[in-house]
This record gives sequence, C-alpha cells and structure tokens, in this order.
Amino acid sequence: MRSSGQRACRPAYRGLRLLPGPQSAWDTRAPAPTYRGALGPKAQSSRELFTPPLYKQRYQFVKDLVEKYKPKKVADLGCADCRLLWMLKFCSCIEVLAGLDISASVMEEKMHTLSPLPFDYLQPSERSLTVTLHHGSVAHKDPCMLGFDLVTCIELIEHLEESELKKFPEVVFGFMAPSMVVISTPNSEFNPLLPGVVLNRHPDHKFEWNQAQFQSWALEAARCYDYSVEFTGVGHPPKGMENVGFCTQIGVFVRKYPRSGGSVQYEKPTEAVYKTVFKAVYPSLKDEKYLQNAVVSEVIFTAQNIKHHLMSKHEECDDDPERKSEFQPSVSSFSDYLGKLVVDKAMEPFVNGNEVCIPLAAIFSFPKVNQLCGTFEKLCKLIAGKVTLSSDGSAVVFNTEHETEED
Ligand SMILES: C[S@@+](CC[C@H](N)C(=O)[O-])C[C@H]1O[C@@H](n2cnc3c(N)ncnc32)[C@H](O)[C@@H]1O
Ligand SMILES: [Mg+2]
Repeated sequence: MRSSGQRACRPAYRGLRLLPGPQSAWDTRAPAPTYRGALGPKAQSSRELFTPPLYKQRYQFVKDLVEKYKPKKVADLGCADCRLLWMLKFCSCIEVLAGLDISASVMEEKMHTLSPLPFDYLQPSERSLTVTLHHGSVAHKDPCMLGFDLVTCIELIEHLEESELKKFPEVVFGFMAPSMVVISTPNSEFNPLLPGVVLNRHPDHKFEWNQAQFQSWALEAARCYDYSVEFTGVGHPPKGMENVGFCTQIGVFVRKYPRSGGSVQYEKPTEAVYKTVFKAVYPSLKDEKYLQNAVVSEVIFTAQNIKHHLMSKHEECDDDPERKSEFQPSVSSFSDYLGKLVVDKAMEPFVNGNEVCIPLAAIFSFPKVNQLCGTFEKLCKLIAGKVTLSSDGSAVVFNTEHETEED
C-alpha cells in the first residue's frame, strides 16, 4: 500500500487475464500495441478484462483486510445484493455484520443468502454472528451504525448525488467513526483502456475521479476527521502503462484517535432513521441453549461409545471366563484412549445387573466434551435433567434390559 499523495504505480502484472491473440495489450508476451479492437468482440467491459473479475478482486481486498486486522463489527455501505456481506460472514473474527443500501429491493433479492443454513444449527459455531440489513441513505445518521470497527464503501461514492456526497464524510468519519474505512471508486484515468467506455463506466455514476481528484478528496476528509489514509487499488494496468494507476482506486482510512474520548466530537442522535429489512442471529455455542444441546449430544455419543466398547469386551470375556477381569484395549484410537482412562479406577465403566454405568469423570476427560464444558461443574449443570444419571449423579446410566442385538 502506498502512502498518501504517492501516485499509483504498479510494476507487477498479476491479476489481469492474458487474453488470447498476439495483439492483446494485456499480454505481457506481446509488444504493447494499441489495445482497442485487439481485445476481441468478447471483452466488452472491465469485468471481462480481469481475472479474477474486478468486483471479486475488490471483495477479496476487503476480505484480506479483515483477515489481517480481525475486526469484530463490519458494516458495508451501499451493500446492494449483499455479495460482499455473504463473503464476509465466513470470516470467523466477525460477530456483527451490517449492510446499508438506499434500495430495499436490491437487498431483498439476495438477502436470504445471509440466513443460517441447517448445518449452522447442527454444528453451532463458537462465535456469535448477527447479520442485519438496513434500508437508508449514507447521507443520514442512524445510531445502528455506531460502534463498528470496519466500514466498507465499495463502488458507492460515485453513485451519490452532490448533496449526499457532501454529507458523506461527516456521517462516516464524524458520526460512525469506525477504526477503519475502505472506500473504492473507479479511476477515470483507466477508462481509455476499457473497451466500450466513452464517458462513464456506468450510467448511474454521478462522477468518476482521476487519481488526483480522489486523493485530494480523501486527504481532506482524513484531515477533517483525524484519520490517516493510504492509497492502493485493484485491477493492474498493463505493463508500461503503470502511471494510469489501478482500474479501481482504493483509499484505506485509519482513525488516529482512540474510540472513547476522540478528538472529533459530534452529536450522537438517538433517533433511528433507517428501516431494518433483515436480521439473522446465527446459532452459537455462546448461547446456553445451543451449548446445552451440543453438550448433551456429545455426552450421550461418548457414553454410548464407551458402553459399546465395554459390552463387546464383556461378550469376549463371557466366551473366555479367564479373561473376565481384563480390560484389553483394542487397536482403535478410541479403545486406546479408553484403555488409558481406565487406569484410574474412578473412571472405569461398569455393569450392574441390567445397568451400564459410565462415570461422568470418564466422559469429561474426552477432549470434545472437556472443550465444550470447560469445567466438570458446568458439565453436570448442562446435562442435569437431560441425561439419565445414577442416583448419586456421578455416572450416565443405560438400562440394557430391553435392548436387542441391534441396539
Ligand atoms: C455500484 S453499487 C455497489 C454495490 C456493492 N458495494 C458492490 O461493490 O458490489 C452502488 C450501491 O450503492 C447504493 N446507493 C446509492 N446511493 C446510496 C445512498 N445514498 N445510501 C446508501 N446506498 C446508496 C445503490 O443502491 C447501489 O446498490
Ligand atoms: Mg459504480
């Protein structure tokens, strides 16, 4: 990443697809000819010039930042069809994801992709995750946008009306004031390299800035609201044309002051102006209800495995009475583990008439159970009333009276 004020210039040539044909200006192997017309009829937009496509490179850029800085709360302004949010929900550091767009219909089209899947309920994650979508404008302040670590504005600002763009820095940097802001926008200097682009890349663009225009706007916003900014981008220019800069220019802003007692103080209105159009709370082991389900399942599963092992040993011993008192672990890792466990007599499972008793101490020593519960007391608390226990509460009890062979 380059520091404020430096010109975009990138010697490396990664990310661009090498289009077929010796005349391609994008082909490093060919001399740099005029590229128009040489790109072939298929390459009609910037999207088709880059591999991966430019929008994916922008999302990947954000994802890499998230992996690096591990923000817990991320908001995507101008989230459109929620594709970036969908990618980000897989970043395990994120606990709160929010999207905002002025178009409710564009969000509604794909917002179902942000809902938890059956798998999320079957295997609840350690982390908590809440995803919310709001309908509203970045020109307005809403308290639901406070407290975020990272705010992304990918290809948003060029869609703002002049009056909205004027309010944008105060809303994002002054009011929301996250630790980090990422803003991307087209670099108009790249436009002559894009086939089919005459003036703007998109009819809804209110403007397209060159590098100097974007950098001067960004530096002024950063100065006003006490942020630093560095410039970078995605979509490398062809070899020999590095001065053109990246196809998408990106500013990464970092707040200079700590969250509390910042140097820039703005009124924090409490009145909500955005409308929440979607909210999903993912099942998480932080929620006692899901933790209890997971622990009960794991305890029963573990106890059944131990019981199964014990019963097969008993059957072997029934055939050979001399081995009755032996407890010989077999070669499987579970059996090996069990073999080690029973060194401690208090952990030894036993058969009492029709009942098979598996001490909780033995079950607790299994890594998965141990990891889920943390303490033995917590294990006892979570399974109380959910699992059949011995009268002193020290062992899981199975009654084998009515069990068939298949059981
Ligand atoms: C080109 S799309 C970018 C979508 C997405 N960020 C991406 O990179 O794929 C711009 C989005 O900004 C939204 N938008 C335009 N003006 C807005 C405003 N004032 N407040 C919030 N969103 C706005 C549009 O509805 C649109 O979905
Ligand atoms: Mg755009």
